[in-house]
Parts: sequence; C-alpha cells; structure tokens
Amino acid sequence: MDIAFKPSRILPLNKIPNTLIFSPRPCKISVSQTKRFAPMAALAAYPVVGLSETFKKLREQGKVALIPYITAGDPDLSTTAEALKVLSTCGSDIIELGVPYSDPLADGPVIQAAATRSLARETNFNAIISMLKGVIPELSCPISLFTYYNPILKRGVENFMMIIKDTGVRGLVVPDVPLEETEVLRKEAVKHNIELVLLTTPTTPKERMKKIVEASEGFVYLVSSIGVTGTRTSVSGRVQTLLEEVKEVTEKPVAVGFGISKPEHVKQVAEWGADGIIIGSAMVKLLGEAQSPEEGLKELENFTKSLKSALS
Ligand SMILES: O=P(O)(O)OC[C@@H](O)[C@@H](O)c1c[nH]c2ccccc12
Repeated sequence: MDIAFKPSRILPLNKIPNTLIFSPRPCKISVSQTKRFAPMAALAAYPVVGLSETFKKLREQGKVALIPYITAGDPDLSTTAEALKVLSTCGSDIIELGVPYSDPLADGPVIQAAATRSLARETNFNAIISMLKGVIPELSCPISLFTYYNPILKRGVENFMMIIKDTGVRGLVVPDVPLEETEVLRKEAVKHNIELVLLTTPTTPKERMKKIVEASEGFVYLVSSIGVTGTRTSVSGRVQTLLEEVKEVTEKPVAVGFGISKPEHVKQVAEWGADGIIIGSAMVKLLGEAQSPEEGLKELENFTKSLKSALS
C-alpha cells in the first residue's frame, strides 16, 4: 500500500528555517512489512546513556564527539547492523541513523542515491526497528534516529515515540518540521525520554536561532553551509563565527554537520570550538559504492578510525 501525503500541509515554505530545498511532490512510502530481523536479545534497561549525558561526559574529558550518519538499508539492513557495530567499536560517540525516504529535503546526491537503493530493496520502518532492537544492546553509543516527518505522522506522534523508545533509540532529528510545528513532537519526545535535536543554518535569523537553540534537546545541530548535504573540498571559515554566535546564547553542546568529510576538516571544526562533528555523505558513499558489503565495512572502519584519531 502506498500513502500519498502533501508535505506542504505541515510545511509552509516561508517557515522552513533549516534547509534550502524543498520538494513539493507528494511522497510515497511503502508500508509493507518484513520480518527478517527478529530481535536477537531482549533489551537491557537502556545500558547506553542519552545524547546530553554523552556530551557531558565528553566535556569533562575535554573531548569532541564523533557523530557518523549512515542511511539504513544501504546496501542492505544486515550490513547496516554490522556498520553500526563497526562505528561503535571505532569510537563513535553518537550515531545518526537515517530512515530512507523517497522525497527528502536537503539530502544531497550521495544520500539521495543511498535512500533510493535502500527503498528499492523494500527497506521499511518496521524492518529498521526490528534490526535496531537486535543491534542496540550491542552498541556502546546512543542512536539518534534521523527521519522525515511522514513516517511519524503515519503512526501518530505518541505511538512513534513509544516504538522508538522501546527500541532503545535515544535521540531524534526531523529536518522537515519547522520550529513552530515541533511543540507536539517535543512534548511526546520528552515524555518518552527521547531528545529531539533541532537544526540552525547560516541563514537562520539570530532571534530565530535563539528560539531553536532553546528548544533543542541533546545538542544543537549547526548546519555549516547553505545548500544540500554532501562533501565539500573545505569547510567554510564562516563556521567559526556561526559557532561563536550560537555559543553566545547557549551552554548546550553544538555539533556541526554538512560537508565535513576529511580528518583535516574534523580537526579544523573541533579547533573552532564545536562539541561534535557530524559526517554523513562520506560514510554513506563508502558503504554504498563498495564492491561488496565486506569491503564497504572495512573501508568504513578505516575511515572512522582516521576521523577519530584526528580528534584525539
Ligand atoms: O552528508 P554530510 O554533508 O556529511 O552532512 C551530514 C548529514 O548527512 C546528515 O546529518 C543529514 C542527512 N540528511 C540530512 C538532511 C538535513 C540535515 C542533515 C542531514
């Protein structure tokens, strides 16, 4: 069954603060179910700390968080489970796991292609949740789920939060919900012990940035540059000023994402004062374009280690 949904109903264009492209096409999501990933272990009582606690610990140690992003189901969900373990073992502090979506906002070509491949293999939300139930007890860092609003709307906000909480997810990023529309999400997230991370961009006006920062839980996601996700040759020097501006108004940790793809970038952004660094497309590319899942996982391991050592 496909459900068509017009995002414009909840996304007045003039209110989108976070991202710069928007697809007005109705989107379709598959709700077919697969049960390939039975939970391997009953969930322990959430052995892993949440996002704020993770940053608190790192701050005490004077460390900066490494936050990889990967797309679930690319090349397949069992490789995603392995990739989560590799990322955790190689010292990731939080992992952002993207739910693939047919009409994404602000995803660049690499992440769009990963989502398309994943959906073509019929990855769906229920299968991702089953996979996560099995793998989260084996991870030593929290998972923050990255999803567009449609899968949440389809299940109902409260039900969605209940599902992800029971799975052991600790954080949530929903990039297509503008601040004004996050109230219900935030209320339910708090109730279920999920930290809802909000994004601010270089084009967000200062007053609005303050409100976003105040409402954001876990950390503040500072988008480094305008445009879509994807690797860039260098990180704009503007990020240093943006970081200072955000830090002037909050004590909350600030993680920078968009266009960070090399150990040198990671080092630079950490020196500018970021509390966390998010790396998406570079990771997604390694996994999605490798000759085999094994090769992709090996490359992911080496790459993650190189980023981690840039932070130590
Ligand atoms: O891919 P990059 O440029 O490394 O950026 C991180 C990013 O992938 C991840 O956080 C993300 C994926 N899709 C998004 C859409 C909006 C904001 C952020 C994202």
